[in-house]
Amino acid sequence: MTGIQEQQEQQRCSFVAVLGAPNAGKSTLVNALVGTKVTIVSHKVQTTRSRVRGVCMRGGAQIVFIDTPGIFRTAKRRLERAMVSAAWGGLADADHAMLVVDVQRGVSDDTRAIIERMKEDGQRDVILVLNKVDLVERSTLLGLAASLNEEGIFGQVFMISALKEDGIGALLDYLSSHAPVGPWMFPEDEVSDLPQRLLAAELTREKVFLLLHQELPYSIAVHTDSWEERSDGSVKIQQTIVVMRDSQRMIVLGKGGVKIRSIGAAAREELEGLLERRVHLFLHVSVQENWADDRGHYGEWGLEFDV
Ligand SMILES: Nc1nc2c(ncn2[C@@H]2O[C@H](COP(=O)(O)OP(=O)(O)OP(=O)(O)O)[C@@H](O)[C@H]2O)c(=O)[nH]1
Repeated sequence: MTGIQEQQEQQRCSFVAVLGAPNAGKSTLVNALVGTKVTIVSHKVQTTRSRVRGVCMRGGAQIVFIDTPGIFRTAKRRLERAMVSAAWGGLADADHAMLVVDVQRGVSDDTRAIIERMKEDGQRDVILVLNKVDLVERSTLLGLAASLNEEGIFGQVFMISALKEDGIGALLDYLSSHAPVGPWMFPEDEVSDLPQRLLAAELTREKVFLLLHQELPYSIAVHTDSWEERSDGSVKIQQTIVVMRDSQRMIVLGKGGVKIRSIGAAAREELEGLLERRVHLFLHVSVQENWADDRGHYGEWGLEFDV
């Protein structure tokens, strides 16, 4: 056996689908598990778009978190339907399904819908993550755990506070010790890069929303096109902001480029704080009509188009 084969034999890799109602705390949880801010956390629901949200190494296992979009009960728009479909697609591909429940809200209609769907799918070994334990009394928590246990689909229950990073270690240990043997999806040295690229794109998207929220609908996307480490310790990042119409492009640019400069400055400042080094951020705005109906983008984000 060659050294490489031997190494691959020993590799373990687990795909973990993170499901839960909007605002259950999925993004906060993935951030806590991975150890970096990789997804936007906001009070607005339905902020999650990409599928692979974070990757971490633990006890020799690579754990790939698929941070599913919020499950919408009434998905009318095509993009929303695709997001719902992606959520279930992620579940089918995963080694483990993890259902995050906000214990303060209890079993909402969204959570109920997910549980019923999991039952229909014949899911048995779902990991139940009772989140936001910092917000409720112990008796409420135990009552909820007992009633959810009766659903008969949960193999493990973890009680955590993603925000306070309570109980995260135990959950990671469980995932790592139950990771099946298989090759890592990402080279070890890229594992740390991937969340950064996603993070950089999400940060810019967040700034666009913050600065232009009244003027722009939900129809923008941001891609990190290149990431170049420079010898002086700084990093050069190039990104494309994709909009659907030329009028939106003008809004993002602003008069004389004033808006795009503010967006870039705000994103760069936060990135520099997070990465602890100088960042050269180059933003490009591209019009791609009907990107929400464009198969290419769906593929890039891991969303299924045919829904
Ligand atoms: N008190 C408390 N708040 C939490 C905890 N986990 C998450 N939150 C808060 O709950 C809100 C929603 O968290 P997110 O992580 O954005 O939820 P999400 O499930 O990813 O939401 P979508 O992406 O919209 O589906 C945020 O304001 C978080 O700060 C927790 O353990 N305790």
